[in-house]
Amino acid sequence: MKKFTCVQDIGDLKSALAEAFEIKKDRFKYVELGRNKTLMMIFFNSSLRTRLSTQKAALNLGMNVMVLDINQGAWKLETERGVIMDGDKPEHLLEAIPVMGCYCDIIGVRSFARFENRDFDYQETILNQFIQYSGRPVFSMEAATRHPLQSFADLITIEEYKKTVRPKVVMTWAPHPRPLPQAVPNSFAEWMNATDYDFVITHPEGYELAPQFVGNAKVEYDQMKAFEGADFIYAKNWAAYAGDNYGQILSKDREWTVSDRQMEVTNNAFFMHCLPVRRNMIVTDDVIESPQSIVIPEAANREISATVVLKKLLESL
Ligand SMILES: CCC[C@H](NC(C)=O)C(=O)O
Ligand SMILES: NC(=O)OP(=O)(O)O
Repeated sequence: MKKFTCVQDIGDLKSALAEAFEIKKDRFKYVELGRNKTLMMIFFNSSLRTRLSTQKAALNLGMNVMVLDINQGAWKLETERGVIMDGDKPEHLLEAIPVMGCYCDIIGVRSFARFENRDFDYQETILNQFIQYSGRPVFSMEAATRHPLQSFADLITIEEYKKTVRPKVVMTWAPHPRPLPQAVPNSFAEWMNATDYDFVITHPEGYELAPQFVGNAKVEYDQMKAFEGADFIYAKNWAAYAGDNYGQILSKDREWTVSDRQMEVTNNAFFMHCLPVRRNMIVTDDVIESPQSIVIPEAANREISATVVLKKLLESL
């Protein structure tokens, strides 16, 4: 595996899950694989889980780790080609990227959608510049349109907790005070569509995700109907994608906040969220604190998904 940006990059999902459960039994099994290899983690945006779990994964594999927060300490970077750099950005990404590549063996990048230009975001301009110019294997730590480390951990979690072979998995939109990227829902949909689960997406009209991510998922605008008989509820907010509304908040309707009212019509469903979560906007205190909430085991599996991904990238060096 030369890069990890989407579900296709990891290859056969059953094999990837087998590797995950093998590593979960002994996460230090491959501690020699990364000896004298260096991971560089580059953050254009904040992080808790990705920052900690990916560092831990690298340590599980015996790697050295460097972390760079681009907007704290490094030079402000120009990302647009052709710009006359007479402003407040002393360095261009097109020099900074190959320089960073000199100091490491593998690069992880976090660079969220900016909501200034849909094409710029959906062409994954920043992530692809790292892939093209760093000279190193690159993996996404949440980019503009996907969050594959999260989605892989989500799949591991569902496989651990499912009570039937083909569970009903429902991804529901929920309100949020800020316009959040579509990366997490896009990526979750992409991974769920790669399984044989019964996958449903529910959101208010106007919040349709890009068709290439919705795939064959059933889209249901009636949240209560979508929740009927569900085995897993995956809640997330996202800003509008379609048309002139790109990056906009169209609704803050707290009827969509996941509460006991909706959970009662499910098949005693497990509640999932990638975190960080805004309580009593996305989900009520009672639901996220209930025995059916598996958000902490879900977050713990981020170490496992990252260890498998780094292992596969190291094996291809
Ligand atoms: C700016 C907020 C970023 C947030 N990240 C996660 C992991 O939820 C999101 O993708 O919505
Ligand atoms: N779920 C997730 O990626 O969390 P962070 O943004 O805290 O890394």
